[in-house]
Amino acid sequence: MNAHDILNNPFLNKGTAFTLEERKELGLVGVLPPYVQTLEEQAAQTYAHFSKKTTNLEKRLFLMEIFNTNRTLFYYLFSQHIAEFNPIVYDPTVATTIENYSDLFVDTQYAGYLDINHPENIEATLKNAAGDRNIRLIVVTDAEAILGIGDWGTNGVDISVGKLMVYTGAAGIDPATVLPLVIDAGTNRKELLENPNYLGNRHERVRGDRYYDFIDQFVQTAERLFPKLYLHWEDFGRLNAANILNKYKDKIPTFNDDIQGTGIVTLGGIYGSLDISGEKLTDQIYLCFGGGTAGAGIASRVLSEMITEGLSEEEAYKRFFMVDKQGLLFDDMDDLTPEQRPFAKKRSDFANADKLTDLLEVVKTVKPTILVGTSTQPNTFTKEIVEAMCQNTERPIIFPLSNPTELAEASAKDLIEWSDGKAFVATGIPSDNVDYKGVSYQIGQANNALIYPGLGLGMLASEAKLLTDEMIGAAAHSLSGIVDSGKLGAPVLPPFAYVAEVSSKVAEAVAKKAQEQGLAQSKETDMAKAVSELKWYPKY
Ligand SMILES: NC(=O)c1ccc[n+]([C@@H]2O[C@H](COP(=O)([O-])OP(=O)(O)OC[C@H]3O[C@@H](n4cnc5c(N)ncnc54)[C@H](O)[C@@H]3O)[C@@H](O)[C@H]2O)c1
Ligand SMILES: O=C(O)C[C@H](O)C(=O)O
Ligand SMILES: [Mn+2]
Repeated sequence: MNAHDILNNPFLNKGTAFTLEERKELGLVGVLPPYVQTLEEQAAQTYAHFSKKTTNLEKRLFLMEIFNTNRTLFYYLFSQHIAEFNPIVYDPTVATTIENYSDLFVDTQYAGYLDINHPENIEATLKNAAGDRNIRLIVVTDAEAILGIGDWGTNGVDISVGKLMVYTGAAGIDPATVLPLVIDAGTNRKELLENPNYLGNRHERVRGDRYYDFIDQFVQTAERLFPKLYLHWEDFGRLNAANILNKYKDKIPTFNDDIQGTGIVTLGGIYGSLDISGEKLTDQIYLCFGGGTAGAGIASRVLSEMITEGLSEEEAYKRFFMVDKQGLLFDDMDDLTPEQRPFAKKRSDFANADKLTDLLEVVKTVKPTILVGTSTQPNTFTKEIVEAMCQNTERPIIFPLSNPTELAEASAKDLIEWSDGKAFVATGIPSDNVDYKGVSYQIGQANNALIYPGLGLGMLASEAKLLTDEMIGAAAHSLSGIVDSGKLGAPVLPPFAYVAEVSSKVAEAVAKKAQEQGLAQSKETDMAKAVSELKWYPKY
């Protein structure tokens, strides 16, 4: 390896922190400025440089330069400034970089690009992208439903890169063991197909057998090449996400973030609210607005929890209502997804059925105490709807979860004001505190990023064979007790600044549950130790 092979490798490069001895040993004499910096000095200098950038996009591009050249320095900075960097590295700014990925392209960031037209290249792609690294965690997307911004083809690779950055920043997953992937199955976005800079396949999305065969070949190959793999699916479309998860979840350690991750964090937020109000989960009425991948995933997690808490399945379903594009879902509709169908109601049970295409009318009719938005439809939780929620219960739970910022069903500030401080609010993107009538309300971020890093750490540390519903339940329960819920204006979920602590708790809870269920394959039997030993720290 010559000097520049080392300096150009972000896993090896320490830049100006290479000591004089290392410079001699590695053939770096004279190719770096003479002063040897410490990691702390590099971080202080880089942070000062970062602070001069004015827009979030510039900030992200600058941080990606650091990421591309020196992973240790990047993660040292990220862990020092986790709450500040999170919205820049990840959601919402990642949405801007995805939309502009092909136009802004400078570096592949060690990602792998799987091409639907070349299944024969799956193995080579995985091997080439992994190099000699021992891959334990893959985040893969086909970018059909990126956040709420839809189909972005090859550009969507940035969501895999971004999710993995959070895995390491939040839970200390060794960055050398991760692999971000995109499956380019085409795109239906005309604007991309017509953009001369677009770097993906220029055809419509491939569907049906050819698509599922490709997915299957990818799974088989990845499992063969990387025997201790945990496979994370991100932002697949509503047609495919649940199908893929259902096909593999009982066979390999795998996870769909939008379905399961969002389910965990939202249930955690609901429990956080009920801890404060002193109410029981089984007394709540749940309304899902936007019953897609995330909406149906969350609803089914909360439903399972009500059953665990003692309701029969039939009693539990009675407490759930789902609104999608058609309005309140009825079982006579022929365009329901398999995930929506169990939540659909009998039209004849509603005298005003024809009016139930309107969310306000639904809220007035079914009287929910919990309203969760995953609709991608901005500003749909109106003042009237919030006031109607307040008629149903003393402290309504209202979570507008659609991302990025422009797509949120409501802002935290409006929800607090319109409910006169009564609503428990958590949002998908980070929200500032809301000061209202002398109370400062801290707004929880119900984003799967709070829990998927810890869940992954627990899966990897325990070497769990599968990710079960019980392990997912354990993850949700482990979120309580971190914030002081007795304080006026307390958030219903731990603030993102606590994500390292949250990740350790979630990881231990998941690993212990895996062990209890006989699914842990790790030689280490003390799960707390397995978790803490697996953690990677950014240092030279
Ligand atoms: N906070 C989080 O952690 C988190 C996690 C996952 C998804 N999300 C957000 O949730 C949103 C949905 O994501 P998804 O992956 O489920 O997408 P999806 O496409 O699977 O689901 C969106 C659903 O909303 C429905 N919808 C569209 N217009 C509607 C309308 N006018 N009224 C009611 N429903 C309508 C669609 O038909 C679809 O069923 C996105 O904005 C995403 O960013 C947030
Ligand atoms: O990526 C996020 O911010 C959360 C979630 O997975 C989403 O799709 O919106
Ligand atoms: Mn997602």
